[in-house]
Amino acid sequence: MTNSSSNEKRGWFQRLKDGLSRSSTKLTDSITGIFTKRKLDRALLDELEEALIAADLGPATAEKLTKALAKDRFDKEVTSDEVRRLFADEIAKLLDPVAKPLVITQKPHVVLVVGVNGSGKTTTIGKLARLYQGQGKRVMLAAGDTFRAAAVEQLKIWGERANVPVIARGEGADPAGLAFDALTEAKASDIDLLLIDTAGRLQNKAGLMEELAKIVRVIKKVDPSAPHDCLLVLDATVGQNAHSQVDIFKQICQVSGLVITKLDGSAKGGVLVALAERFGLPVVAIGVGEGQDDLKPFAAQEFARSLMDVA
Ligand SMILES: Nc1nc2c(ncn2[C@@H]2O[C@H](COP(=O)(O)OP(=O)(O)OP(=O)(O)O)[C@@H](O)[C@H]2O)c(=O)[nH]1
Repeated sequence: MTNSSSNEKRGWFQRLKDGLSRSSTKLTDSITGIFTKRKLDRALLDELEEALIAADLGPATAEKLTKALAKDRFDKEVTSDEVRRLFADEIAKLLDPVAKPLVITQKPHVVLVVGVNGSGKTTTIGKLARLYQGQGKRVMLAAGDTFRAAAVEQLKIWGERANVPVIARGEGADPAGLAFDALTEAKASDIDLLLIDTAGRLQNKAGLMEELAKIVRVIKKVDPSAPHDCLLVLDATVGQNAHSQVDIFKQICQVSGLVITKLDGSAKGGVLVALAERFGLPVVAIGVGEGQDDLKPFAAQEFARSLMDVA
């Protein structure tokens, strides 16, 4: 590893730690609040399990983690630092199979980006554009959330920032027609990655389902294998509500991966672990801020260590 890339890695790890500090403080405070050094008995395990559930890791994960701890250390003296370290290791093991960055397999690789309004879809698309453009890929954006003029404008701004083309039409335009044009244009312009923004009006689930199905149908006319990914963007601050959003969007489209945003503004970062445990869907990337570089491919160990605040 070169010096600059190791610096960059350290820099990002620090940003991830800072971003996750609200979640990790909640967790570590509750763990150290229970004890500093104590014999590991049933009562302590129950308290730890409760602390994990309160930090949004979910009952199934909480049970798994405390079982792993009991297997090794039951009836022995443990310190809270040891417990956090062991939890971090177990969480990393659990997250490892779902840590899968977006892989570009086609040219153009077509990604439909879905999620409820305000979850961070547009911002995520802008950040992904920057990330892949930085890796030398040719990226194009399609402003498919034609329901809101502001969403189109916002995507244009992100496109300008990342210096990538944005295919957009006016408010109320047909998103499927727009997606068709965007893919046709992407093919003609030798684009590697086409990211399509979509509306997120869950209030009208049937309408949204129809709209997304139509986009898929229409882009298949240009490339029968498209879309190659359907990323669901989830806002971590909604906590447990993220579970029902996954349930609903899985009915609406073939979700192939998750992006979890706003981990910096939330004490509910543990929900990512619960989602991984429950759905097993790939976690493609995480967002820990509003800036263009605040999105990174998801790495299990870094996340687990940051969440448990262990070095
Ligand atoms: N703190 C923080 N804010 C974020 C992050 N990602 C997105 N945001 C903010 O969340 C707000 C909503 O993001 P958008 O990208 O507009 O969300 P959207 O899903 O496209 O919403 P609509 O355009 O309403 O469909 C914006 O103010 C973003 O700056 C993140 O990782 N951290």
